[in-house]
Amino acid sequence: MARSLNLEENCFLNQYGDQATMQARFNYYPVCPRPEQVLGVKPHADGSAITMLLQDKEVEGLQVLKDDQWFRVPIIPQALLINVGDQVEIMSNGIFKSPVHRVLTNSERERITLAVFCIPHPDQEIGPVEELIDEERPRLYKKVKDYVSLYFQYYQKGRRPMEAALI
Ligand SMILES: O=C(O)CCC(=O)C(=O)O
Ligand SMILES: [Fe+2]
Repeated sequence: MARSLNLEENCFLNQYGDQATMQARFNYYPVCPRPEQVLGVKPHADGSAITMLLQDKEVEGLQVLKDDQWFRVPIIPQALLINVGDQVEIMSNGIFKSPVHRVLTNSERERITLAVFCIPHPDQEIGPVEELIDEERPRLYKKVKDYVSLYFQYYQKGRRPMEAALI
């Protein structure tokens, strides 16, 4: 990703620190008799830097928001879906976007997915790479530490966590 922006190769990775974590979460969505009324996961963007998602092999459900419309994410067998999280949006000064997504429920079939969240060490300060800040693209985000904690404080109040990092 850094290379695609003509940046020094490790400029994002260096911000993770030496003890970055990977947190795995299995998501289980039971059959739901009222899928039109119940979401599996409410709209959110991930608080990680990067998320790797192994989708259910057979049952779809994930949708991504783009231009105020929800788009289904198709299943590609054995493929990992790589999702940009808020912390990479911050590090890239908004060039890589952390998309809002949600999960629908299904009235006929249960669904299981595995999400692995790649997270910088909480003591590590992360912020926009200096090379991506200039007059045309001013700094959008502050430097923050332990973004995941900030994320959940905002999330629980129903607020968009990225507000915590916006200037
Ligand atoms: O289960 C899915 O398809 C996505 C889950 C998700 O968005 C998450 O765990 O953050
Ligand atoms: Fe997510």
